[in-house]
Amino acid sequence: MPALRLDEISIVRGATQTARALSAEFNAGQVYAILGPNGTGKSSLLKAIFGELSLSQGRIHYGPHPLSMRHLASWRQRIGYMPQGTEIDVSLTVLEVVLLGKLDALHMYVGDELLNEALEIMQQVGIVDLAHRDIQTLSGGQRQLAMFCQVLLRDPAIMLLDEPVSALDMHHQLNLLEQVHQETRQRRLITITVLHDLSLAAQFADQVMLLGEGVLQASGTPHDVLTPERLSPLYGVAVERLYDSAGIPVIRPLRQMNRGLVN
Ligand SMILES: Nc1ncnc2c1ncn2[C@@H]1O[C@H](COP(=O)(O)OP(=O)(O)OP(=O)(O)O)[C@@H](O)[C@H]1O
Repeated sequence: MPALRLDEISIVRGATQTARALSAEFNAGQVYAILGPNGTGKSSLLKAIFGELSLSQGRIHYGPHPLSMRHLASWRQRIGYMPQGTEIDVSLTVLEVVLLGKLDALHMYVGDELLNEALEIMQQVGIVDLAHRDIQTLSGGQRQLAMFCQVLLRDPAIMLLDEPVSALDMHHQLNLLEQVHQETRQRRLITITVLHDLSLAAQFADQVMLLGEGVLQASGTPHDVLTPERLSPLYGVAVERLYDSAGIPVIRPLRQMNRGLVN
């Protein structure tokens, strides 16, 4: 299976350089979590891989195929991208929104096979009972689940998920990330997800990449990368690393009891 490679990529947005000569390789069957403080360039990185932001320097390849703006449609055919914001301005049912995952393959009608596939995925994700609701009437978490179904229906080779569980309760967070993990393994996907919850990243990611001001600070297994020595200066808080009953690290930010009230 081809790998996705970033070679010395730089991204500039307005006056901010959000990636600086960043190189990385992503392999099939692996879940990669992009981590780092707010505004450090995580979403910009996903947008660049999706071809939504152009590079000021460097190259991106999927196997032998380069990302080029001239062949953006064929580049994007391989990708299922779930952006951070899931607001939708048009009045569509949840089922219709999910079916849009197959937009490039849809004809004038939707066959039974595709319809059943969409409904099965919605069943798996736990939103089949919402199929005929208007997407605009859903809660933020329900919309996030609908957008995830759309990505799965797309059957992508590369899954890009930008904070996919930010609006979800514990049950749905675990359910979604479990499916991300399973689909990645079974279908040999390259999965790159932005997460803020470092403990969830430690539970579900094979590899983590820690970004700080557009620079890759560290990458490797959660166990190797998510150390208090690295995290405390990067996030500007004291951090303790505990372990759950399965031996997986739990990252706990510590209150500074003597600091008093912060304005
Ligand atoms: N449209 C834009 N125009 C100019 N600058 C932008 C734009 N969007 C983002 N930026 C800047 O680029 C930098 C990186 O933003 P980005 O959204 O990639 O960060 P992030 O790590 O995903 O942040 P968060 O964790 O808060 O979602 C930030 O400093 C942000 O202010």
